[in-house]
Amino acid sequence: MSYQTLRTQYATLLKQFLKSTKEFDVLTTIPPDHSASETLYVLDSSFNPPTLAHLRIASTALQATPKPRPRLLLLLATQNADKPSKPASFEDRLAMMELFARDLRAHLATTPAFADTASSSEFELPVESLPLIDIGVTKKPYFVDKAAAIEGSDRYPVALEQVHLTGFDTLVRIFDPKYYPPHHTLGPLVPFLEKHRLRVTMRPGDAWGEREEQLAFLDALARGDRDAEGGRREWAQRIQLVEGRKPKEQNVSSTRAREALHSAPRDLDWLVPDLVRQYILSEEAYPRSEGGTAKV
Ligand SMILES: Nc1ncnc2c1ncn2[C@@H]1O[C@H](COP(=O)(O)OP(=O)(O)OP(=O)(O)O)[C@@H](O)[C@H]1O
Ligand SMILES: NC(=O)c1ccc[n+]([C@@H]2O[C@H](COP(=O)(O)O)[C@@H](O)[C@H]2O)c1
Repeated sequence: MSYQTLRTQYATLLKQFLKSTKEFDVLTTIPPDHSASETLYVLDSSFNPPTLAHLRIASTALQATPKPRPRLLLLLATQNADKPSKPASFEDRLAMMELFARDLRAHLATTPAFADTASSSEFELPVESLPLIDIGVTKKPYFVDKAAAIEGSDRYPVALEQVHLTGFDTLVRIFDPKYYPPHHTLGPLVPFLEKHRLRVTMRPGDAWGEREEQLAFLDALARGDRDAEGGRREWAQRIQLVEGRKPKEQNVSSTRAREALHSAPRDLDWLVPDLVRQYILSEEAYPRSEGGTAKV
């Protein structure tokens, strides 16, 4: 399928979704298969563009529980909690999400956890053990509402546990009462964390503190330091912190990939997966004039 066809297909599906009263929908499943899973991993992102950090976050989670066959939802919110949606269009991002899904499945097929599939090299066939990947959209910017919209849709069994895959910076924002008017407490997290989980990849660096500081976040929650804001100690059991980049590894982000596109395109090799790289190099999803370096 050409890039143009892929984009047009997503533009049409997105238009239908935005016109509907639905708060969440799945636009595509790769491969098109609807068998049941016990856990739904959810990677919510701006996918602007999808990076190798996103690939690592998703692949390590899926490899940790290869059986029964896990399912992954790549979720794009048409509204962000803080920022306007620029510069890549939503249809470009959805096209890149599909390419990312293919990159991810190709990567997983080479890993020991999914070795039986790797040996068949038929990872595009419906009958195999690689995870199913859904491309979904939601109108909701906050995690508590995204989770409820997924539960309330008829796309998955109601009881399905969701494991939201985030980075540490996003965990901090999920726990910021400023997002929960009118009372500005952590109360709205109660139904979310009673039923679902968070798998959080550490993101050491200036803005969010070093590894030890990030580990201390959960200790503080478990000790009751967030009780006064409506937090609950038992939530620490529902949140798993996992290692991120090693100290000597480069810091990968979508911002960095957008910058590299215009200033150092060879850096895209270690910033984004293959099919995504080919797409952004050929499709001008980030025109220089629109500020490819802008943080969006
Ligand atoms: N290098 C990384 N390490 C850990 N978590 C990451 C990393 N990159 C992205 N994430 C997490 O993936 C999720 C989606 O990321 P998002 O789309 O905001 O990417 P980003 O690279 O931070 O984007 P941008 O640079 O445009 O702000 C967020 O929860 C974010 O914390
Ligand atoms: N309290 C929350 O649930 C909360 C806070 C900030 C961002 N978000 C969401 O996290 C996702 C990632 O955000 P950024 O693209 O700004 O890193 C977006 O979908 C955004 O809307 C949720």
